[in-house]
Amino acid sequence: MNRALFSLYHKEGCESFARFLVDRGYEILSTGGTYKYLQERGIPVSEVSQVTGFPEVFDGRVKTLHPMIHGGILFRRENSSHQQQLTSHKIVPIDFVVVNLYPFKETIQKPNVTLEEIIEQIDIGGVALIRAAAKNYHDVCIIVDNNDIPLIQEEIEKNGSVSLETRTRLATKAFSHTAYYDSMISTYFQRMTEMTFPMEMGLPLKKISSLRYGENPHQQAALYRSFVDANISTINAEILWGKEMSYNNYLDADGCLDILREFANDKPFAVIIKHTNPCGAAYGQTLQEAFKRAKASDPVSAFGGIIGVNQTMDKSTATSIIEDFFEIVIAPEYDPEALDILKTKKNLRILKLKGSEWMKKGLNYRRIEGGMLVQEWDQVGMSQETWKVVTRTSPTDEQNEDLKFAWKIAKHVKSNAIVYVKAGQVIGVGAGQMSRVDSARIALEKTTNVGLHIQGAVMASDAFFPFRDTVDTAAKDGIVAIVQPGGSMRDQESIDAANEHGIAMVFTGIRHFKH
Ligand SMILES: NC(=O)c1ncn([C@@H]2O[C@H](COP(=O)(O)O)[C@@H](O)[C@H]2O)c1NC=O
Repeated sequence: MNRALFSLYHKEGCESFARFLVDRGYEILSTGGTYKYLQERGIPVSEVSQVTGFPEVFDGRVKTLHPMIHGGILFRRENSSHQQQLTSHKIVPIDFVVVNLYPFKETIQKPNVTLEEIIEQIDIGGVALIRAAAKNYHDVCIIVDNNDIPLIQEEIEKNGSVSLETRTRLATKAFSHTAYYDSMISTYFQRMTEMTFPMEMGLPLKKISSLRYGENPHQQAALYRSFVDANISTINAEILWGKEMSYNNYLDADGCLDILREFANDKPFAVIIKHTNPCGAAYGQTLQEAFKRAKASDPVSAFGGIIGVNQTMDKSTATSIIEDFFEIVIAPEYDPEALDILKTKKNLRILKLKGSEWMKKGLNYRRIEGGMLVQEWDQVGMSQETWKVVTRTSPTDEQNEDLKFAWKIAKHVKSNAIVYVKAGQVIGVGAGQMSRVDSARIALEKTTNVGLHIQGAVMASDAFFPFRDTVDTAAKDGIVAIVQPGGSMRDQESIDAANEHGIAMVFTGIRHFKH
């Protein structure tokens, strides 16, 4: 007789599949709760403890962990010695295993949950059942996802059994499932014990959706969620309107959020992102003014960009936004009227931030072929406490404000990064150049192209100047103050240059390379 073991945390609806199997001559075995559930619904079912001759003990910590169960799953059907042992130990074969696990993920997300409750939701026996059945997929069918049931039923109806091909696919899925489950637990424990770079690790990744394509149309792509953090992130953002987000949209939106993090709880601020770099950013008296000034930073590049604002999107800002084509708008909140205005653009994706915590969680993982680079997020360095004026001239209060602003933006520009800021508005960005001098030149060109005047502006450089040439050029162009990390062997040359030109220079002591 064929036998199926049902052990389910979420039991709803399992009776129809159990009934299907019973009608085809299967015997059903179940753990305590599932047994009760099926019995109450009139399904003939035997309790696991009847098979093991041993009761469930320790509040269910041990239910199925028994040779009568695991032997019935794991013995090799074509092996005569296994068959003999099976008979002599009166072990009954189990051909189907249907399991869903204790809800560890849902438990850690509960408010005020205790560690004790969390630990009790680490499933042991269910995971062992899944792995045993998946290991013996040649003869056993493992089901961890209800979505697979229709196909299995179809195969049984048609052929009287489930094909090896399907069993192999189900085993693959089962191993991924237990790996995901265990990575969730190990990540939780790493966070709890503050173990940042463990010797071994698994990343819990759950697919959220397929994406139309990757960076380019010939690349397939999907979106995965890494952990259950509820802090502010693109993954957690609510998509209120617009077309499906693309792979590049997610990357750009993430870049946009990184900048918004620096300006949370600040004056009205807007930023426009293109290809993960800011092409415009500005403060304003109002959000509308901030947006208009951000667009004026580089109106040509802003076209088709991603807009981020740090305050509730209002009607007037929305009215200005829809004058041009943008891909995405990101805001912490939307006035209903503003939302209606933005929705007149049918392709504009509207993202509302969710959560209250801006700090990034966990570690930053970067895939390289054959491995992964892992580092902490770059979440330091914005405090002016570490800043040191190294020139005879000190920045004025206004210049200091601009330096702070420029430094926050430069941190999020691809290296080599040079940013020019004047009166709380980015007026030039040089991004991702192989030479810092080229970045400075490009930033200047941007400034001149859009008719903004560099005279009186400040400059930020994400890393130190190896030579004095950038300082010389900047001063000649009209830059009045510079912020940079310092740390070059030739720092003194740059300081001398700044002093000769009578401009102010500040060392932050912290570098913000972004590769
Ligand atoms: N301890 C065991 O031997 C054991 N065997 C199966 N389970 C889990 O127990 C749950 C079902 O239990 P019940 O049918 O009693 O409600 C399933 O989520 C299953 O994954 C177990 N529980 C946790 O490890």
